Amino acid sequence: MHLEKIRLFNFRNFKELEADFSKGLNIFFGDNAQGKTNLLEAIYFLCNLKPVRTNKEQHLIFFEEEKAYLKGVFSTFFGSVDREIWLNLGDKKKVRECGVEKKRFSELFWQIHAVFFSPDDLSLVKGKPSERRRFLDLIISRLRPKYGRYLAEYNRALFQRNILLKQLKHNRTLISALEVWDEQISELGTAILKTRMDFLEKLYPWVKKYYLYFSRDERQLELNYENTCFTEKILPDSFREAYALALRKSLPHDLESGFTQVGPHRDDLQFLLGGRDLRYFGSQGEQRTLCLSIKFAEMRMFFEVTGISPILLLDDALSELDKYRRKWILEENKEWQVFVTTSDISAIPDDILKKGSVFRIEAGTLGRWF
Ligand SMILES: Nc1ncnc2c1ncn2[C@@H]1O[C@H](COP(=O)(O)OP(=O)(O)OP(=O)(O)O)[C@@H](O)[C@H]1O
Repeated sequence: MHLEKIRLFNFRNFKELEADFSKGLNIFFGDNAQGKTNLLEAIYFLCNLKPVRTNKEQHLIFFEEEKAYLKGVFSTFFGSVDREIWLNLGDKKKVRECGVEKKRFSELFWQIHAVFFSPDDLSLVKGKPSERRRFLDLIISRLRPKYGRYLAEYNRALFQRNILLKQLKHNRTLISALEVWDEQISELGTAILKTRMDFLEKLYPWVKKYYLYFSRDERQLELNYENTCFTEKILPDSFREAYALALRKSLPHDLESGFTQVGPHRDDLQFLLGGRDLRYFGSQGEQRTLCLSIKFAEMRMFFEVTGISPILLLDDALSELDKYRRKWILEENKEWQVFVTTSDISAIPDDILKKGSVFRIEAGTLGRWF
């Protein structure tokens, strides 16, 4: 799968843009603040329907404008797929694929996926637990279509339970109504937990392998799922029972706070290097290498499960790597479509430059360099 063409209108600092890309390596270079990251974000948004640097989609619309439009034409195993997105201030985005409006993420063509890495963005490791859950939920929804449904239903039931908890603060006669939500939540929550843990078990060997490759650090890297429902190791068959028990135990706190304190919406990921938690004790370099390794593991997992390589977006990441690893990313991964940004074109050897398409970005305009 690769992105053949892009068309943008009023997206970030691009008033209008149209470009054709190469199947392999594409390099965007230019001075600071010209639009290199914005263009990667446009590609990411087209693929994953989420912005990279903000939670607010309105931020993607050109300053002072009300609408933005993006179109991507993807070449896939099943032929050409075009995806269009309309953003409107004060309204929900509209998405169309091959001319048909799509209401849900799960209805979109599953092969299209992008992985973004920027050395400045360490939120996956350093950020709030919600950032790590967001990462897990996005990739798992892509690979296991049922997971998106579990999540949506879980969030609906959780929302209702939380409303009820707030009402119970003033009126305890409604307490029996909790049962129905607890029943649903423990069933859906168990499905989410099992899927996440199973996914992490498969992701972990790749993260470990890439971490060793990029860092050459021989210390043991561990990836643990921090579960708010039960901490001791229990068999998956007992998850549901343990989950229901955890909900019952946490009821006094839930009633006090008006919020459900346990469940996948509160869980986290833990990364240990030589027994120390990298979220709190890792150096910037270790955290960066871990992020990069997780992103490569994500690429690899997607490939293992679907047989399709996602699009790799590397924002100013080359300076982080020595020449062998740089060469490995840019040259040896022939099955990936890669978009790379750099403000220093001389960091890329001539022989590699010649193999890719090189574009210069200047004040929101894109020109083909060669
Ligand atoms: N919604 C928007 N409308 C118009 N311009 C925007 C919008 N959002 C961001 N910008 C502008 O886009 C410009 C380019 O940003 P971008 O992050 O893409 O630069 P860059 O080329 O990656 O720079 P650097 O090399 O410094 O990372 C910035 O000056 C920013 O203010």
